[in-house]
Amino acid sequence: MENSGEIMLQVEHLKVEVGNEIILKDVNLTIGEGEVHILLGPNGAGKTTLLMAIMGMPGYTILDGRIIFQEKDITSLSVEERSQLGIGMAFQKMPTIPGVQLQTLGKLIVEKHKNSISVDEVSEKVNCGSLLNRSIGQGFSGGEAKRAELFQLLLHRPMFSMIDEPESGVDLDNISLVGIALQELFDRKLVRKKKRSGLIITHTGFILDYINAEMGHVLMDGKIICQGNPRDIFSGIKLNGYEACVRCER
Ligand SMILES: Nc1ncnc2c1ncn2[C@@H]1O[C@H](COP(=O)(O)OP(=O)(O)OP(=O)(O)O)[C@@H](O)[C@H]1O
Repeated sequence: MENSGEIMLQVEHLKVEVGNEIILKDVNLTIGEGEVHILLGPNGAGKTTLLMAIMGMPGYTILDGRIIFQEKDITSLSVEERSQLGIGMAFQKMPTIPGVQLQTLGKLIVEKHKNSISVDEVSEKVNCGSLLNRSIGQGFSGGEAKRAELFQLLLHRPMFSMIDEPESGVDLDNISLVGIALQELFDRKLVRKKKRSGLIITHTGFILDYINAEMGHVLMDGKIICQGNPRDIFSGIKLNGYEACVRCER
C-alpha cells in the first residue's frame, strides 16, 4: 500500500461519553489515504467506542474534539451523512433485523452504490451463501454474524472502513477467507486506484498476516498511549502485556 501523503481521517482531542461515563478522554489519530491502521488495547479500553463515535452512532456523545474526514468536519453529522461521505463499519455485534433477508439488504446496497460486483460473488468470498435467505442477524452464530457483517462491508466498499474484531468467533476454516476478503477490500488495484483506508480492531493480530498495515495504535486509559509499527507493538504486547505499553509511552 502506498501513501500519497493526503489525510483521510483526523481525530483531534476526542472526548466521548457513553451512558454517563467518559470513556475517551483525549484521543488523537491521523490516518492517511491508502493506509490501514490497527487498533489495540485491553478489554474495556474504549476501542469500540472510538469506532462508534467516528461512525456517529447514537449514544456516543462527543463532549470535545473534532473528527475530520477528507478535510470536512463531520463531528456533528448523522450516521447516514457519514455513510454517504464514504465511512463504513463492520460491527462487533451484528444488529438483528427480523423479516429482512440478508440478500435483500445486499441487493439494496448494490443498487444504491451502483456496484459492478454481485451479491453472489461477494457472498462466495465470505462463505455467506447459506445465510442469504435468512433474516439479518437472527439466530446467526458468532462466526456467521461476523461473515455477514463483512459481506455488507465488501458490497458497500466505503472509502474508509472500520472493522471491529474481524476474527472474533470465526473458525479456522473461515479465518483465511476473512483475511483474504479484507486484503481485497483494501487492495487499491482492484478498486480503480482509489486509496481506501481502514481502521481495524484486533486482539489476535491475525490480520497482520494478510494486510501490510502501516500503523498500530494502543488505546488505554481513554488515550492513544503508543503508536508505531503494528508488528513491533503486537509482539511487545505478546511478550510483556499492555502494562509495558504504559511504561513505554513512545
Ligand atoms: N452504555 C454504556 N454505559 C456505561 N458504560 C458503557 C456503555 N457502553 C460501553 N460502556 C463501557 O465503556 C467501556 C469501553 O467499552 P468498549 O466496548 O469501547 O471497549 P473495547 O476496548 O472495545 O473492549 P473489548 O476489547 O472488550 O471489546 C467499557 O468499560 C464498557 O463497559
